[in-house]
Amino acid sequence: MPEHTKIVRSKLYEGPVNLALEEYLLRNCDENTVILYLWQNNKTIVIGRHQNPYKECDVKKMEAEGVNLVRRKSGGGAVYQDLGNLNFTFISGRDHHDITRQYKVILKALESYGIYGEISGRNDLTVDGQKFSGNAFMNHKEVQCHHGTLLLDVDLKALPKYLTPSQLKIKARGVDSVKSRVVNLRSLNEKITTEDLSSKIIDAFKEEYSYTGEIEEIGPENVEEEVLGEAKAYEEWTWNYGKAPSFDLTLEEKYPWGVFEMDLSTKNGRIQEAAINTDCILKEDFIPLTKDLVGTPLAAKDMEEVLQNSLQNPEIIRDLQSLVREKL
Ligand SMILES: Nc1ncnc2c1ncn2[C@@H]1O[C@H](COP(=O)(O)OC(=O)CCCC[C@@H]2CCSS2)[C@@H](O)[C@H]1O
Repeated sequence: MPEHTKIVRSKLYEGPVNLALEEYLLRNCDENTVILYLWQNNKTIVIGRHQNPYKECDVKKMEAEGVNLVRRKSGGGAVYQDLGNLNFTFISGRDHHDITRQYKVILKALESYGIYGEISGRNDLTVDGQKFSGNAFMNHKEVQCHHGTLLLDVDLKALPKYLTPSQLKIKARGVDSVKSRVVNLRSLNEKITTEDLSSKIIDAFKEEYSYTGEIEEIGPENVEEEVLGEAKAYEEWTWNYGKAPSFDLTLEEKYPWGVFEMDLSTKNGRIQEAAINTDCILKEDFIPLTKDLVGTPLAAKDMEEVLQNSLQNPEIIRDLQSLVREKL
């Protein structure tokens, strides 16, 4: 038995803050402790550590429709979450990490609704072959972290809508998500709500780990400054987009002044090389642009500035600025 157990429930709903809180718990957990942490995010796609956001999701549509993007530190694929999704995390010291036991807590909680889930080969929990939970793992020194999602009442239409590549011609490396047939637990038992399931998971955890203590609720009034500071790192463009493995993409469009095609190779979210092909009939020199783009972050606002400074013709500048705004 571990010497210490702890239960933390977040009443904050921003992905970056919740991931920062998870990381804080992980860093400060000693080897004799097991922590259960429950949390929910407002509309967010959480991508895996080694994923390319442009390849996994429609970043433009997400931006336009208020869906956040955040990169986590564990591996695996991209998942969509809204308040119909509940996340659970088990943080455990070296000798107490036991995935089967951790899954057992979740499955036991579901049994009280007459739902008999199964552990599938690839880090999923399923019922009748349909996935309701995706799981991923990471560690900090000797402390292990196992976290998973639970689809209760998520807007399932949002999955194909946002978990689909951006409208970019892109050749990318990195980890691909594995699309599954998914199911909302609510469709199996209408009594299941995130609050009710949270308390069932807490009961199952208490029983499994013989815990009798309190539940620590973290909200805006008591969240540590350190966590809010760390959350900033999860909001950075350089982390969420910039950490994408190297990839190449092509931006192309037909204009009254000619066909424009620009090939970009990127590394750490910045342009490493740019090549332009065009049969432009207007007077313009594109060579300075290919040089000035090197080192620029692959983000519309940075590229718009470079276009403004490197090109002469206002019509071309305007067209290409809207091209990058539209595509990136
Ligand atoms: N919320 C949610 N829950 C379960 N499955 C999902 C979800 N959203 C999408 N999907 C399905 O899973 C695949 C991706 O599966 P894949 O196996 O590639 O990735 C995962 O499962 C990653 C799980 C990460 C868990 C973390 C825990 C705390 S924050 S995120 C996707 O294409 C959809 O078909």
